[in-house]
Amino acid sequence: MLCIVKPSKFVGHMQLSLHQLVPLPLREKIAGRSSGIWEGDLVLNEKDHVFIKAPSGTGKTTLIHMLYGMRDDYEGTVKWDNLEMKRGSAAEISQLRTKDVSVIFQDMRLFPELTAWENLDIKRRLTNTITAQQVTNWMDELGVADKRLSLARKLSYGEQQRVAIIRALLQPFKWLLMDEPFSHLDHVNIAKATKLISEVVKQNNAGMILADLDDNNFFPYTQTIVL
Ligand SMILES: Nc1ncnc2c1ncn2[C@@H]1O[C@H](COP(=O)(O)OP(=O)(O)OP(=O)(O)O)[C@@H](O)[C@H]1O
Repeated sequence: MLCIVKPSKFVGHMQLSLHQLVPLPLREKIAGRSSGIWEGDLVLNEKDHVFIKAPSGTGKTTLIHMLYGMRDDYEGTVKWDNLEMKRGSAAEISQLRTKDVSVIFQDMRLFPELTAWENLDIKRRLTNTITAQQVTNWMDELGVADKRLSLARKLSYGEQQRVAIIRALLQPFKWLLMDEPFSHLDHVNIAKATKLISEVVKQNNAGMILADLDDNNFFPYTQTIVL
């Protein structure tokens, strides 16, 4: 199948600017609390490796969903270069998600009735920038090759998480967003996953934002921000 993908509208560096963000459901909780993100101004530059330390309930997942354009119940602005997420058209946000920003969700969000392979191949075919052989290699690398034909709903959480990690790497991106990406993995699998992610982030010349509950050394962060 011939797949034509429009080039990214963002050329070169891609900045993320956050201005005076207040998620409406969290308004009272945030008030009077110091935060490196809520109610402030922040600019992140491409290739930054940002760790967002977010104690449970402080809005980590809310923030990731805002950055990815999945919710707009907030005051303030989220801008990827000149694209303000609340004002972007469906086509612009779709392009952003296909070419510029990829994500590993906390709750994985695989299609439960598709196999592990189908979950990956659907994503791979959207841009056709990664070969099927490469997907097989990555499944092997993260120890889920034997689960290729298993339905996603029958995988353990750790297996689902590894499939979700691979899925996020099957497109070009300038930023990779990660919401507690290793919460179901042991240290051996975390080491394999961080190695793979680091390699692909480097190949893409991309930045990363990882949000998690506690301090960690998963990646060499260029900055840590407390939510
Ligand atoms: N749409 C919503 N309506 C009402 N409250 C919400 C909504 N979305 C999130 N919240 C509340 O905002 C707070 C932060 O939610 P969020 O899912 O962002 O937490 P989190 O920081 O990722 O926490 P955890 O680490 O426990 O997953 C929670 O108290 C949650 O109940």
